Amino acid sequence: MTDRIVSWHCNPSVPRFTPPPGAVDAHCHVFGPMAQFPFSPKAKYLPEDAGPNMLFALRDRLGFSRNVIVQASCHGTDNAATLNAIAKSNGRARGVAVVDPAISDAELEKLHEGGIRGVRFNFLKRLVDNAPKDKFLEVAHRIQPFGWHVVVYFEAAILEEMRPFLNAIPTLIVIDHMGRPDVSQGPDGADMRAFRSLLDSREDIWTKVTCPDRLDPHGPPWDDFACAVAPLVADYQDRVLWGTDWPHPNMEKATPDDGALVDIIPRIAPTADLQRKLLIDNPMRLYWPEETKSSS
Ligand SMILES: O=C(O)c1cc(C(=O)O)oc(=O)c1
Repeated sequence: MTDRIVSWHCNPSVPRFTPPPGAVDAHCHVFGPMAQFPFSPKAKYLPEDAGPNMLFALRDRLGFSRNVIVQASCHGTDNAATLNAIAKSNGRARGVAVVDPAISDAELEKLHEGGIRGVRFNFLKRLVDNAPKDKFLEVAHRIQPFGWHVVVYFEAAILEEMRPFLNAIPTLIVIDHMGRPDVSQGPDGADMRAFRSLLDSREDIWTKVTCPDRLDPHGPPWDDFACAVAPLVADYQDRVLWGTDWPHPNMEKATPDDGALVDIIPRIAPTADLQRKLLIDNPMRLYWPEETKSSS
């Protein structure tokens, strides 16, 4: 592995859009710090440290209240860095783990106590060496008693071949970054139509309307993303999540300005009602359900 990379903006702007109080950044990661939490020997990229203090400073700068920290592939199946960040958050972060399918029930229990509420299955060949569907399904069954959900990351090209696997998952499913559609095809393009058909196949498939920087080939201000994604948010408003994706793994050649990313929110969720669902109600139901039960 060569030099460590910096994939985030070093001086992000303060957004013009003010998130509603209690807003959740429901997709972000931490890297290290490496001296305490070494990266996996199988990591496909080696980043500089982007630890909890940096994440919480960004949360405050952007006007968010909470984070959902998704275990990044560079940390493999050792969730210590993610758990460390959650522990340092004063209850303002929860997480999604990546686990070795051989994990014991006692270890799953420990992850739950540490604030983990889901497991991630990653199918991107550039990020992981293998993605054993049969083992993942076993894990999906074993997490059911904890009330966790499954987060799946795949690309649009394999959506159809993913269907039987997704159908067999017994828990709620969240699809990362909408399964990476080509947003330049527009809201009615082939990729968006296929993705909508997947959402229509099960009411408990949710998605993250994230990563304009990864998905919009024309770059900021990400007009193609806004145009393709706004109708999706309106039509599936009770099952969409939003996140920064900070520290933007592998985006070192085009690090997005996090303030500008936040400013896309009112373009994809134009009303206060949609913004509250996207940024508060939906993520709270998944990650802090105990705080929402009394009011529902
Ligand atoms: O597209 C990516 O490179 C990417 C990588 C990771 C990770 O390394 O975990 O997470 C993401 O959400 C996106």
